[in-house]
Amino acid sequence: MKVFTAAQIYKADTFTIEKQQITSDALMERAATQIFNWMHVRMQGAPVKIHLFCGIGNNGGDGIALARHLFEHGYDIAVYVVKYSDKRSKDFLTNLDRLKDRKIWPIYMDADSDLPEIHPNDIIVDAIFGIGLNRTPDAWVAKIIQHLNTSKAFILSVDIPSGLFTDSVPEDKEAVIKANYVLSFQVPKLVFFLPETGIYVEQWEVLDIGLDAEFLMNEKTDFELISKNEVLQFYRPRTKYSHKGTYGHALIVGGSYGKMGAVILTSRAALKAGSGLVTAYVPECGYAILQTAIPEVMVLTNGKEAIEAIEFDMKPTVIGLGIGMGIHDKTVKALEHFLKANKLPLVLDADALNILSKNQDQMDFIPENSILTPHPKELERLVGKWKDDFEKLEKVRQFTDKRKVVIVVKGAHTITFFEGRGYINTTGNPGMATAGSGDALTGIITGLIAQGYSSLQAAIFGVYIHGKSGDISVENTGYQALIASDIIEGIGSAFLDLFKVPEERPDTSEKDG
Ligand SMILES: NC(=O)C1=CN([C@@H]2O[C@H](COP(=O)(O)OP(=O)(O)OC[C@H]3O[C@@H](n4cnc5c(N)ncnc54)[C@H](OP(=O)(O)O)[C@@H]3O)[C@@H](O)[C@H]2O)[C@@H](O)CC1
Ligand SMILES: [K+]
Repeated sequence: MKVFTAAQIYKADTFTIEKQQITSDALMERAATQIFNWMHVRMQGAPVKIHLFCGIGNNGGDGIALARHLFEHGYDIAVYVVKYSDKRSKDFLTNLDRLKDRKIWPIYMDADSDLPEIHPNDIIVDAIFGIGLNRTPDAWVAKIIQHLNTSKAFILSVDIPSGLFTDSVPEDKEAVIKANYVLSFQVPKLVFFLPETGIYVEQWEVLDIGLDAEFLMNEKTDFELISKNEVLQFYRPRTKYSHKGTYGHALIVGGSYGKMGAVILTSRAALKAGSGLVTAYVPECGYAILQTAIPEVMVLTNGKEAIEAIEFDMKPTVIGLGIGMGIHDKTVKALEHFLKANKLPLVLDADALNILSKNQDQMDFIPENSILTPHPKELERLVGKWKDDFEKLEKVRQFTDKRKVVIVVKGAHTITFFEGRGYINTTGNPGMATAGSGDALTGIITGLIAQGYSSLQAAIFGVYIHGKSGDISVENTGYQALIASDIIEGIGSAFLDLFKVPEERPDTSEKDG
């Protein structure tokens, strides 16, 4: 699913109105009706107080139109108009008149108004600002927002939490609604998925308001959301007359005294992801450990307690490099020497990234289409410090463009970057913030490349499978007890899940995993 900017959404809006020969009011009515239906299905007429806080633009107009539907179905509502500007939109005014026709009189709020009492069991509909927000809300509006945030009532935001910009981070962190649920029109917004702004969105769902399908399909976007549908498109089935050689040979280079477990995790994950053969390349102290831990994996050694040279007499399909490798001087030299001679695409992780960050001149030797999988600290060393999430994404985009590599920016929503585009993952959970989770990911991605997936596909698919496996495993362990080995054990279930028929849903909208 594509992720549009605010400008693109306005473009889709205009295009749709022209092509479908409808009024903007009709589109607003669709939006309000969709939200009403969503609420009505869940509330079934329950006598819960619903406070609707509406702005004076089209987001407010959605709220006002929704109030009419709720009223007509007997819901107990209170409507507030937050008058932050005199420039009321046409469709807002039309809907306000319709409300007044039904003898519903909103409470107008300005800088001097008292804050209304809200009970924790009430429901708040937040329709103050939508994607039209273009500056920080005034202090008195921020006060209302804080009042709603501290009310403990369930907050349902229309389109986007009020105070959250669509394409940048908020300056005043207190002037943003913390939504329990966001019903977003047609497309999710990038800010839902970034660490600094995702905190305002507990759950989200997209509502289809019938924006022109052709426009949505043809419009190019900088970001795409990756769910099952997207990864299924490039899944490579196995064929009857294939053999283990068909599925490649992954070489996993890493390990040092005390960090051999990382290589076990990565090698195992590469096998579980389907690599035909896996060889681990470790220092001698890891030989018995590896051979005992995973009988399916072959082992090559170099150096005693750390790798001193990376040379081998075999032809791997792909090399995963850096896990648990350490940054011993001899290892640094070995990596430099190896990079200068190597032509194979690499999956670079952990200490390989740390070494490269310190020796930027060696970056020139990273082959095109290699994959880098840094965690936040490693990423900072790689691309430099950033002031906010948007600058981070820009720096990563520039780095991937310049080096022609794939970068996997790990996080709650891992984003894979390649050729100027970001692919946002939707699987995974907080239990996966655990030792060795990244080693497992490196193994999965390496294992997929071994089988012939392109670097970009392997990164996107690998991140998806890794997260899905974590989601399946956490059902049995809970967040705290989930460990990297559980994630690896779950890889098989994650693959099987790709082909499960989705459960029937009451609506057709997409949900956050
Ligand atoms: N996607 C779609 O196709 C559909 C979208 N729909 C809905 O429309 C929503 C977008 O509506 P919108 O363009 O009227 O903007 P909205 O967010 O209501 O803001 C209103 C105005 O406030 C102003 N303003 C900005 N910041 C400010 C500040 N800090 N303090 C004070 N004022 C500030 C600014 O005007 P300005 O003063 O800059 O001229 C802005 O124009 C969208 O989120 C969705 O809910 C649906 O109806 C149907 C189809
Ligand atoms: K809103």
